[in-house]
Amino acid sequence: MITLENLSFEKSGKQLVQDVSANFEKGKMHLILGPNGAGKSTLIKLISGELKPSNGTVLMDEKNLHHISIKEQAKIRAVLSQNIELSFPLDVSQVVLMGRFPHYEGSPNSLDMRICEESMKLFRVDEMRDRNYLTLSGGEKQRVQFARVFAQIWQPVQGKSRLLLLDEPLTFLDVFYQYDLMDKIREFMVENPDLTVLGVVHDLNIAAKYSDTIMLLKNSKVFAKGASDDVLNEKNIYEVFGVVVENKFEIK
Ligand SMILES: Nc1ncnc2c1ncn2[C@@H]1O[C@H](COP(=O)(O)OP(=O)(O)OP(=O)(O)O)[C@@H](O)[C@H]1O
Repeated sequence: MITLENLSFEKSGKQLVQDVSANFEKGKMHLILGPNGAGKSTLIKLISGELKPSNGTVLMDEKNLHHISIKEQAKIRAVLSQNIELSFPLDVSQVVLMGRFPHYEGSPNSLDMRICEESMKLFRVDEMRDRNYLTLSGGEKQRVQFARVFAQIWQPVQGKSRLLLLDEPLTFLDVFYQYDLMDKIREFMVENPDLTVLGVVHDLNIAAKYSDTIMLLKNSKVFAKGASDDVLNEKNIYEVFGVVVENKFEIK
């Protein structure tokens, strides 16, 4: 679904992403891990088109991302970035409706409204629909953002596959919601097999439990990539993060 060919990004003479190549298969959850400053967010921004690579190419369904209009991209690809701040007071339902903007001209139709309702219910924010978004807690805001991005990619688009890009989506969430959200993404993927999820996480247990593949980034380069079980081993974790992992604990 997403192919990266020798992707590099340089800023102020510094290589933030160096020569990254990968193939992220459709319908799978691909998680990117690495230490602070390794280049994970920069890589997500290159894949979302927010940044233009200094070298290399991002292919989406074999088409160069930069040959797909922003409007077309927005119908099939949603991005949940770190620290989304709004500086104006919107109700929760209006924030979620922003996810439907790429799908309508003028005003939303009944389908757009129904999708927002369902997405708000899925992420348990429907009861706060009339609350001012700015007054929500960090975790509540994050769940509203989940409802917004899922509203954006809620339905299949004929002849195309959908992509969800997540940059540290679990920040601010308590442990219940971290696992709840990951379960929900997984359940949604079962019913929507054309959806590919590509995300950055920091929690090794979450990564081991939910990912199909892992990419480990270190010093702006790929250190290891492949099936989760192969990549998330003690040796790689030690070499990338400098910590010794003895026991994995799992929350069921
Ligand atoms: N616009 C910029 N100009 C200069 N340096 C930048 C810029 N954006 C990011 N960097 C630097 O590039 C490196 C990679 O940043 P990036 O945000 O991709 O890291 P990350 O792996 O996502 O880190 P974290 O886990 O801390 O979020 C960091 O050292 C960062 O300070």
